[in-house]
Amino acid sequence: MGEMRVAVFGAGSWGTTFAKVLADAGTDVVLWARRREVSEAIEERRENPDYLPGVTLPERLVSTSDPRRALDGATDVVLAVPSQSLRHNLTAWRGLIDPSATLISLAKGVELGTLKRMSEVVVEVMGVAEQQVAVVTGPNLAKEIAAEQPTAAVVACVDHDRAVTVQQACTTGYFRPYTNTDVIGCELAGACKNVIALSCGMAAGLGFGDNTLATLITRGLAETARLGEVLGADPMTFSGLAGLGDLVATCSSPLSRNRSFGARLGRGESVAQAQAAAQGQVAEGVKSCSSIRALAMRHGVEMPITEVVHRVCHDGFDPREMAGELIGRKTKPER
Ligand SMILES: NC(=O)C1=CN([C@@H]2O[C@H](COP(=O)(O)OP(=O)(O)OC[C@H]3O[C@@H](n4cnc5c(N)ncnc54)[C@H](O)[C@@H]3O)[C@@H](O)[C@H]2O)C=CC1
Ligand SMILES: O=C(CO)COP(=O)(O)O
Repeated sequence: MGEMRVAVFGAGSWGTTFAKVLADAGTDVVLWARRREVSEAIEERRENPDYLPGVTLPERLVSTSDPRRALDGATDVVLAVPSQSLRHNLTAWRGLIDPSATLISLAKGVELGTLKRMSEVVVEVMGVAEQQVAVVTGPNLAKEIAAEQPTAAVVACVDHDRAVTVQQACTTGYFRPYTNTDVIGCELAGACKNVIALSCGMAAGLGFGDNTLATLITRGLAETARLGEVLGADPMTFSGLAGLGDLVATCSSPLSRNRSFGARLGRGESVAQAQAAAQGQVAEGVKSCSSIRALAMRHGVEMPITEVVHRVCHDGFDPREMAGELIGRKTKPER
């Protein structure tokens, strides 16, 4: 097998951090930034001032805003743009990508309208087999990883050998990826936890403490696993790093954009105010709550927390009504 050369598309918080992980793992990596001033700052100052100020990026990490240059000789393409723009972006880059390249999605969301997971979008746009598409997920708050704090992650691919190749390319002293062949479960868990994190943020913003947080995390995992079951996921995935791991990290951390967005709503800000405060950084759950809700409705799955988050984000529902709405539901067995 030849040398690996990875192109990372999207120089936001996670794309930049994951490119650093790859470079620190000894893998050749080129980071594509949409804006030229970002790629120039990375090349000249070894820093992405917009997304990771103060973090020195390794010399091995090359950056460009020219997709053709980024994809020249790329054996692997990492997609680190927001879920809802992935289809549009990938369609533009498609003709420049080697047809045998491994496509690796970092995005955590479900596409509005089509209700597809990101790897399904990649398969459709690229016209490749699902064996060629991998997903990286887990409890991976970018800022902590950029600071080289230890964490585990998951590389999911239905082709185990391909997952191992990607795993090897991103294993460092601070980043420990495991492989998993349950792509459906890993992706669903990653998308759903953003919605549950919004609810946890709302609860925190309303002044509720740790019992409420634990209730939302646990019941959030229950509704995620219910959806996963009907869509063919392995139930064990939900108690692993992509499931419980990512859910706990995102729901508890002030670094989470989704949790922070929810907290603003809980404190009484409008969706527009919370969006303005996010300064262009993506809180995927705000859109994915609608696509996940639609997916659940299509399959007759009850997802009450997702339903309430959707109503707060899109139907003007007051977060102060959230507790009454959820606690007041018909009593029932835990399982
Ligand atoms: N930040 C984190 O800690 C983690 C994020 N993720 C996921 O990774 C994905 C990317 O997130 P971040 O890097 O954090 O987001 P971000 O908001 O920090 O950056 C997004 C990047 O995509 C670019 N972008 C935005 N809209 C675009 C468009 N229409 N066309 C082309 N480029 C566009 C931005 O310029 C930026 O470079 C999301 O799905 C997120 O859920 C996953 C794990 C950790
Ligand atoms: O996915 C993440 C951690 O694993 C990042 O969460 P946020 O997008 O809410 O910041």
